[in-house]
Amino acid sequence: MKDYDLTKTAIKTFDPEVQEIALSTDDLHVFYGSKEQIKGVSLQFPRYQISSIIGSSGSGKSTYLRSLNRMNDEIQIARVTGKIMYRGLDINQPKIDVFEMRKHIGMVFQRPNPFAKSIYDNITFAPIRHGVKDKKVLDQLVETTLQQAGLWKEVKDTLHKSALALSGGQQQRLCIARAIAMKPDILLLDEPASALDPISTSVVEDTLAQLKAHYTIIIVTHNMQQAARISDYTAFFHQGVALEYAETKRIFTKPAIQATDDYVSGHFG
Ligand SMILES: Nc1ncnc2c1ncn2[C@@H]1O[C@H](COP(=O)(O)OP(=O)(O)OP(=O)(O)O)[C@@H](O)[C@H]1O
Repeated sequence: MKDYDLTKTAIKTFDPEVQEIALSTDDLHVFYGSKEQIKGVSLQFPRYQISSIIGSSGSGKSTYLRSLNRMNDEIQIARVTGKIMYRGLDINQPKIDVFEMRKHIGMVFQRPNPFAKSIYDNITFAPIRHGVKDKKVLDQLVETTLQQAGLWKEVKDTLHKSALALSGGQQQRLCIARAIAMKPDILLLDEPASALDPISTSVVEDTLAQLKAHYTIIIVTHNMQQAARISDYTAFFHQGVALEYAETKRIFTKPAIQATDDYVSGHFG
């Protein structure tokens, strides 16, 4: 592996007067025990845009993404310092109600993980836990979220059948529907298509392109073509550092940092 200078970075910033920022991190560090795996990442994610995080295996993409809605809280040895700003609030403070915050910042994981329940129950599970009781409201929510996730036509007649009977691609779109049932502002997706075949991947990508109208999306992907296809902005991570962050087109055609250039052109390492 070439030795890249981790102090030389090119990070795009936005003027909040011109471009609303949905979420940002300021000098974010993540430690597992004594090992620092995210080393001071400051990024701004614009509202209603798709931002991708790319980088080689172990560069810290998932660790960073998981920090954004405090999923690293679940890992005992993990410690996160720095600010995560959402609506003027640092949500990395201990006093934050994480359960409440995750209503606004939802997450979809790499492997489709529907509950062993019906399609309908998968979507209504969290809203019911948060107090929604009216059957009509729940029915409408199921229809709207499945439509937004691009799954309604395929499952509208089998809503009360097990979600586990769906194909992998359908299960992943159900997980996206389940995440948006809480009407979050921001959707975090950790390699949502890596376990899917190319056709299902393409359907999920189309779904994300549609969702962009209503949600700010941050996606980790191993697949550079996918980042190039779907995202407006791309961040390149290397050894726990965001080395470059810019418009996706720029990252793939005229990157400012040598490591990014090597990575996107396949000459990395
Ligand atoms: N729960 C954990 N405990 C200890 N170390 C961890 C944990 N999770 C990740 N790490 C370490 O942190 C580093 C970054 O891992 P991370 O999964 O964030 O990278 P990544 O870029 O998402 O990799 P991949 O593309 O392979 O998923 C790696 O060295 C990994 O071994």
